[in-house]
Amino acid sequence: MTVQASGVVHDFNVDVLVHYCSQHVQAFPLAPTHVKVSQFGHGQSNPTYLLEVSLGGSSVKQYVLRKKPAGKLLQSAHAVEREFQVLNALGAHTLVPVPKVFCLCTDSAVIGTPFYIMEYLEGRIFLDPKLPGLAPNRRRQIYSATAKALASLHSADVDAIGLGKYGRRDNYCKRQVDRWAKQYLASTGEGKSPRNPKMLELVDWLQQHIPSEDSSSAKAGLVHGDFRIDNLVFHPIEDKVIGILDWELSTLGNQMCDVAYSTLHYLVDVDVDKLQNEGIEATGIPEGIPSLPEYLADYCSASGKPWPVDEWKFYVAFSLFRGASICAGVHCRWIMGNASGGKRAQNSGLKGDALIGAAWSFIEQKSVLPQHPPSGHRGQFNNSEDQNALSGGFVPTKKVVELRDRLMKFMEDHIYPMESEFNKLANSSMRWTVHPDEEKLKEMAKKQGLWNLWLPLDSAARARKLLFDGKNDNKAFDQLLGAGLSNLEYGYLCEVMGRSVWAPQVFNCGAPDTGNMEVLLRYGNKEQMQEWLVPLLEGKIRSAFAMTEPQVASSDATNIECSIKRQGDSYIINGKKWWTSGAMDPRCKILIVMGKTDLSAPKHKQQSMVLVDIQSPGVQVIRPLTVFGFDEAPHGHAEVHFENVCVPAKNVLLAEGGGFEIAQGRLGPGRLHHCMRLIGAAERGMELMVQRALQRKTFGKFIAQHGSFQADLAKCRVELEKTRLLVLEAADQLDRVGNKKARGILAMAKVAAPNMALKVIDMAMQVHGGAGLSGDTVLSHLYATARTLRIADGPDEVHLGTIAKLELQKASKL
Ligand SMILES: Cc1cc2nc3c(=O)[nH]c(=O)nc-3n(C[C@H](O)[C@H](O)[C@H](O)COP(=O)(O)OP(=O)(O)OC[C@H]3O[C@@H](n4cnc5c(N)ncnc54)[C@H](O)[C@@H]3O)c2cc1C
Repeated sequence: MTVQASGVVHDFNVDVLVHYCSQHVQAFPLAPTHVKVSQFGHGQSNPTYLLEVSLGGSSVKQYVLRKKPAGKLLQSAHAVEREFQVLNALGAHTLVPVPKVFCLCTDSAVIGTPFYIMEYLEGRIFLDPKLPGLAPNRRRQIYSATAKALASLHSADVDAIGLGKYGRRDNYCKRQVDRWAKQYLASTGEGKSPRNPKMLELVDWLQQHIPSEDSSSAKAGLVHGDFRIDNLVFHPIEDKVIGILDWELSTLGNQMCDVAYSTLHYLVDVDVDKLQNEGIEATGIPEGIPSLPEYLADYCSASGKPWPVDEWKFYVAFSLFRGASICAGVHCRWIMGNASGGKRAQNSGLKGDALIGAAWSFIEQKSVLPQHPPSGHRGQFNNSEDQNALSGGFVPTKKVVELRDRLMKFMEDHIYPMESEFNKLANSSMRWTVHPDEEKLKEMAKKQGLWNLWLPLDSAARARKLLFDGKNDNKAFDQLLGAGLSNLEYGYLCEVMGRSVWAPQVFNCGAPDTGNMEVLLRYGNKEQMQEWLVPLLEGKIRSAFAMTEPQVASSDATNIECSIKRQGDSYIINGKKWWTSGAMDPRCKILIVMGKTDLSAPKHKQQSMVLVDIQSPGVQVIRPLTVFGFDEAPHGHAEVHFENVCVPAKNVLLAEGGGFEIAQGRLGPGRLHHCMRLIGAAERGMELMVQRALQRKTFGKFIAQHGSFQADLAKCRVELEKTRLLVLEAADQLDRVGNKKARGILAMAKVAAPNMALKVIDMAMQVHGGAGLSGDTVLSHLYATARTLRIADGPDEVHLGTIAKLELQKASKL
């Protein structure tokens, strides 16, 4: 027998191996004439070899050997025994495509470490997920087959095939985060791979965002642990998977981790040989390869799993984190001289850091997945939630529906019954005091988790990061950080709050506080957040935003004249503001004041925003303004004068000259909240209109039976539904592409919503006759509020100007 080694030189005795195989591998040639052993270069973890055994003539049998690496190993890593167990079970009892296994050798005396022998699959392995050299339709099929292969392994009934005890099922992510965090610490530090502090922050973030579904074992199943396209063998000609390889990290647990991991190449270039780190979403998805949502929809459709929109950010961040920890392990072994994989292992230190960076960029994104699977995939879903998907593009998720139900019940039980009571106080001589029941309702809303729902997930993460360096084990503070909703999700809830002018503040979701809190979250520093944001989030204080001035046309913010002059360590403020909403409220403690700090700077850099304690000497609240006679007590829209008001220089937000930038940033979500509330106000109008029409008779018929009413009612519904879709689309775009790119649709929503609400409420008032104009129904108040929103947050004409400008820009690019 001749023995030939090729590739990386291996460290075992081939004769001994052949002897062992001839005894333990079924049909292994007893007297081979020639044996060739070559190591697969791809993959660094468990060294893998091709065994080519000649029988004489042209007859060659091929096998694959997989062994543990030599040297000292990290705890529980490289368990080839487990790989054998899972391959054996799947091969024997399921149609999951895996190579057939022949034997497991746990006796290290044979080749130095345990190993197993499996079938060599003749086929294609695509090392590059971009699938170069393939036609677009083949690429599409390869990706579709990949999604199906993953779904098939996830469908394995582990109890039925003897893998019921292959791992613990519950709390998979929780345990994985701990495990890989420990591995990372063990692989890094002095004399090992350098330790990256952002990785430690990432561990904290992950620990705080583990999806609730993770704690249950009911949804757990077989997890591959390293499911990537280059671990699949495709049929030599057909685009189907014939083998899933590399089961080293397989166990039982949360299968969404596999799914997220299989999509990482969309975000990062996982190839350790390349310095480039961007994934195909950034570099360009090659023709034919589906977008990430399309691939994901293929998987969900094949596995029957729901669309994972709510938890996707966690799963991807987790996968990047785990990849980073694995890279650190490989790099550490390379430093210590016992990693296979050569140059790739050397590079893996840098790659690990890139993965950590990518995880943070991903976490900081507003929205990471569309609310629903792409069209064309929706009809394939068959659970009850997805039945809804058939009925429209915007359907709230289960989480949102559950919150909305609770919110509606709260409105029925506590808000509507209190409206006349709150109105009574607001029209009495005690009008500028807060009704004690309002504070009680706030506590109740907080306890029910209906608090700060406006707060987007990414802003909550920023608050945790800045206030607690990302490490927050303060449960009480965490409860202040909303429900982790996107702007779109909040839209469904904000609409409900808009049905009563008294509701938003009960849930700490009222203007201008939400906009002001958003400013502090986005532009405030740690000290400013601690002093003002925390009590605002708690609902202990309220705030106001002072930009508009009586003497200048303030819809053009560059006209603002209020002077903010630097004097040593202070700023001195002089100016007159009006329409400062909320400044009359006895709970109002902080004003965000916009003024000019540098008249010689470029037009949009002259303005700054400073935080002013309302108690500061020189701040004079002059009077409440009224809207059609409503003074909105105890909230109020105040005229406020500033006379030599001195505030510490550290009160400037962002930086001197940053005022315009903040104003732009503040208005995106805040404006949309107004639109969402207007949809709710219009719905309330519709409801009251219909009730009245069904109860009251004129000329022998109920109003509802008159044809003219029916036509008006129908037109109101058409307007309302059109506008709701526009507002939801604006919210979705805000989540997906951010304030700036969504400015066109935001402007459209801002114009459409108050005009629609005015039309609907006007019709409702008409149907109510004289009562509609009185204070006996909520309609006149809702109407007055809706009318302000054709001017407040910018007049219609300014928004129409934005829409027209974008339209003309588009045309000029044609
Ligand atoms: C109820 C209410 C609450 C408010 N709350 C606040 C608050 O909390 N803080 C704050 O700072 N401000 C607040 N405002 C003020 C509001 O933002 C301003 O009224 C608004 O920006 C318009 O400014 P202005 O009143 O100076 O009108 P102007 O700028 O004088 O504009 C008057 C009119 O000019 C026309 N116009 C303006 N620009 C154009 C254009 N490009 N093309 C064609 N026509 C145009 C429009 O018809 C517009 O209505 C509030 C206003 C109201 C009514």
